[in-house]
Amino acid sequence: MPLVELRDVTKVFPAASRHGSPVRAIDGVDLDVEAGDVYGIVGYSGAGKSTLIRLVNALETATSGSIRVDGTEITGLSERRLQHVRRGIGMIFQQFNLLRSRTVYGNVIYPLQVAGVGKDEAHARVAELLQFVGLAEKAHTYTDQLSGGQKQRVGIARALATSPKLLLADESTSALDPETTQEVLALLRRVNEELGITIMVITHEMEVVKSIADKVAVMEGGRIVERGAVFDVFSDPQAQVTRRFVSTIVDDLPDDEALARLRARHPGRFVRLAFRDPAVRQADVYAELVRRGVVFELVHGGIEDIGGRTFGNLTLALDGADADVDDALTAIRSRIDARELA
Ligand SMILES: Nc1ncnc2c1ncn2[C@@H]1O[C@H](COP(=O)(O)OP(=O)(O)OP(=O)(O)O)[C@@H](O)[C@H]1O
Repeated sequence: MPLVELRDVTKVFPAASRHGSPVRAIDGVDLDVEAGDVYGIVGYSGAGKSTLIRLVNALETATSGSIRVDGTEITGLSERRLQHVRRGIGMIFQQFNLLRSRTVYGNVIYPLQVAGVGKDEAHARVAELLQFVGLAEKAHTYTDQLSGGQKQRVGIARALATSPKLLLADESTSALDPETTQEVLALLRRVNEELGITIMVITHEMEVVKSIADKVAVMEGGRIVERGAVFDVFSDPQAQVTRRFVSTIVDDLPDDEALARLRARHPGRFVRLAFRDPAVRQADVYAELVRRGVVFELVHGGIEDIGGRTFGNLTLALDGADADVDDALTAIRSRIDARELA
C-alpha cells in the first residue's frame, strides 16, 4: 500500500472576484508515493505543486477525489483526526519559518511541547536530532545568527521531532546558494536512507530532483503530465514541459541557432544519438560508421550520471555518401535511438 495515494483529486478555488472564474489548481491527479520514496514534484510557478502538498497535509481540502495518507482517507476527516494525521507529516519550507524568539533548541523542542511530550523525553529527542543535523554546538544560539543552510537544518530537525513517516519539502533549497543546497540535499538523503523517512520534494529546480529524488512527477496546469523513475524521465523526456526542465541541466539537442552555427562549420548530415542502455558501448556504435567509411565528428552533447547510471545525448555530424550514412543509421538504430536532425 502506498504511503500517500491520490485518486482523481481535484481542487477548485472559487473566483477571486465576481467577474473572475474559479481556479482549477489541481485537476484529476492520481499519485502513488511508496514508503521509502524520495519523490520530486516539479513544475513552473502556478502548476499546482504547493496546492498538491497542502492537500496531502490537509491544510486544504480536496474539492473531489480521494487522498489516503498511511492508510487513512483524509478527505472528510474531523479536525481532531486531521491533527493526528498531520502529526505524522513533517514539513520544511523555503523561508525556513523558524521562531526568531527561540533558540535552535527552542525551535526543535516546540512541536514536542505542542504534542505534550514529557520534558526529559523531549530533551533527549532534541539532543539526538541536533546531533543528527550537525548542530549540537548551536543549541543555544538564536536563529538570527545562523546561516541559511544552518536554518534549514534546524527546520529539518524540527520537522523530524515528532518522528513523522513523511517529510514534505516545499522549495526547501530555493533560498540557498548552490553549495549550501548540496549540503541540505545530502542531509535530506540521510533522512531518507538512515531514518527511512519518505520525502516529497517540491521544486522548480531539476538539479534538486537529480540530486536526491528516485521518482519524479512533472506538473502543468494542475495535472501530472509525466512521471516515472528519475533516470527514465531525464534520459527520455516526453512532454514539452519536461523537455524544457530537463534541458536546464542536461545538454541535449542544440537549439536552432546553435544548430545553424554548427552546420556552417561542419559538412554532412546531423544525427542525435541517445545512449541509455549500459550494455551498448559507444565504440560499437561508432564502428558502424567507420566500417562504411562515414567520417563523423561529435559536435554537441553531454554525458549525465544519475544515481550511478549514465546516459548521453550526442549530436554527430556525419560526412559520407548518402547510401553509406543510411546504411550505418539502420545498423545503429538496431542498438540505440538515432534521430536525424532536420
Ligand atoms: N488560496 C487560493 N485561492 C485562489 N487561488 C489559489 C489559491 N492557492 C493557489 N491558487 C491558484 O492555484 C494555482 C496553483 O497554485 P500553486 O501555488 O499550487 O502553484 P505552484 O506550482 O506551487 O506555484 P509556485 O511555485 O509559484 O508556488 C495558481 O493558479 C494559483 O493562483
